[in-house]
Amino acid sequence: MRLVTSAQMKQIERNAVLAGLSYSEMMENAGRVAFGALSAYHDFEGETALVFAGKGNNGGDGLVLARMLWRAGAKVTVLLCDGEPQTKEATANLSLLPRTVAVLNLAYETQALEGLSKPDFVVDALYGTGFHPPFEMRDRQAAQWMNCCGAPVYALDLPSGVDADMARADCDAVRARCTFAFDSLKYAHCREPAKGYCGEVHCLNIWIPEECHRGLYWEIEEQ
Ligand SMILES: NC(=O)C1=CN([C@@H]2O[C@H](COP(=O)(O)OP(=O)(O)OC[C@H]3O[C@@H](n4cnc5c(N)ncnc54)[C@H](O)[C@@H]3O)[C@@H](O)[C@H]2O)[C@H](O)CC1
Ligand SMILES: [K+]
Repeated sequence: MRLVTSAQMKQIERNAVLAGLSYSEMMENAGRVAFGALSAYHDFEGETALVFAGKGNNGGDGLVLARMLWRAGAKVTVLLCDGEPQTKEATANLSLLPRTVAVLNLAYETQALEGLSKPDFVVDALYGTGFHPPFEMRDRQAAQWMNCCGAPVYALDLPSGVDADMARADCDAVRARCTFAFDSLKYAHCREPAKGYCGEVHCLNIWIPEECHRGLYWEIEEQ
């Protein structure tokens, strides 16, 4: 299994764009493969799902997944933990959500967490490779809620609160049942203390062509 830094992952994504795959297609693929992996654990029809989405592209992956969960019959609530998305692709995916998906913006609805009931499962799309500890207060509260709600948490790419490269973890980092890593493993999936927050790690192919990984130095991690 390939093991890359967050800078190498960004280079791989840039190579993918040069090879003809857009950022928006990569985000769609990430949401889609996470949906496929999650279907091994849940039926979706009639289930309640809470998707915690951050302001970056990890949040965008979560918005794609939210749309697919809704399409599969789940009752989906999206929590925008840091306000509106800040990237073009994530913004586009917010606008693609159907009206029957409830969207709560924690930047304005500051008491929203207190009114939430335990869902059947939680998707952690707060932060991925862009995060550097520590959490700010609102993110900390969201992560604490995920850790205390009693429902299984599925993390997209990384559990929020861990540093992809240094494998450090905020003390309130999300404790995932499963982490769906995209394209390649990052150091946080393999090194303590971050590894301890990941649960089962599944590395998923988001259809970045193989040649986009050439010329970069990466390690091989036994799985
Ligand atoms: N690039 C792509 O098209 C794809 C990326 N994928 C997914 O994207 C994330 C990485 O996304 P990015 O926007 O770079 O970062 P994050 O979403 O993790 O974080 C957003 C943003 O937050 C800022 N930040 C960092 N630390 C803190 C902090 N302590 N408090 C507040 N804010 C913080 C920082 O500026 C970040 O930019 C990757 O993991 C994938 O999930 C897709 O897989 C496919 C395409
Ligand atoms: K995450």
